[in-house]
Amino acid sequence: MTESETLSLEAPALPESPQDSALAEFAAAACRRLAGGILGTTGSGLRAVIEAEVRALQAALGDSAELHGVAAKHPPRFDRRGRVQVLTNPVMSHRNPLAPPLVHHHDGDESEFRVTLPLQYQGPRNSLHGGYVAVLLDDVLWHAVRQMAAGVSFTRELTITYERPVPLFEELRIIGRVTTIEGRKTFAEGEIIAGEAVCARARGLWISPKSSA
Ligand SMILES: CCCCCCCC(=O)SCCNC(=O)CCNC(=O)[C@H](O)C(C)(C)COP(=O)(O)OP(=O)(O)OC[C@H]1O[C@@H](n2cnc3c(N)ncnc32)[C@H](O)[C@@H]1OP(=O)(O)O
Repeated sequence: MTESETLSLEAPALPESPQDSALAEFAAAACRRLAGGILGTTGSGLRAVIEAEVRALQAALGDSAELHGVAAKHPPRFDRRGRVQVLTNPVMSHRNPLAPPLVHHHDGDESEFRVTLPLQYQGPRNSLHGGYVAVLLDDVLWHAVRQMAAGVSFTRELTITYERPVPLFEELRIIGRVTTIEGRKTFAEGEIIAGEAVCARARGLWISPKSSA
């Protein structure tokens, strides 16, 4: 093996240490808990929530041993051009405090999220904000499309039917599946289910731009 072959086989250095990636996701989780606590408590309860999270963050910053053995779910990566790439997606990324911690599965042409949403997503009392209903469905349908379509597609059209309020504080199944592929166009549909009830439905069209098809 020549020297150049040895060098080309070497893995590139990581864009940050595993401990710092774990710290970033720990901080994001603390932000989520803080958001829920700031909205869900008042007065001395609120002070206790803030104090607990500040302590937890200080401990994590000061003693990285606290995070040893904790693997980040979405550590930054280098892209093909060698730039640091952070997963920012406000539905999926464990590093983005806006994203709820959800579990994601793919099965053939279907994608599914499972999630229990806290107070910061509230629209009507105890129910999910309608705009966020659309965000979740857009994302799960996009993931189903991503599995099936060649190249990256973008949402061109999305229609949501709000059948009944989507509850907070209980597990939701958010499902997307591809129905038809016609060249650059992929049609998909899906729903949000709480218990046995379909709360919202979505159907839409994703198009792969000419350059990426
Ligand atoms: C990490 C990733 C997270 C994922 C997040 C979830 C997904 C998203 O939220 S994506 C962000 C939101 N979406 C966007 O920003 C997209 C904005 N729109 C665009 O960029 C462009 O309109 C784009 C790329 C979708 C399509 O552009 P372009 O390729 O020029 O479309 P265009 O040529 O007009 O249409 C392509 C074909 O679709 C057809 N078409 C367009 N609209 C429709 C429609 N509503 N119904 C049926 N057919 C349609 C056209 O007639 C055309 O057909 P043909 O090829 O036979 O002539």
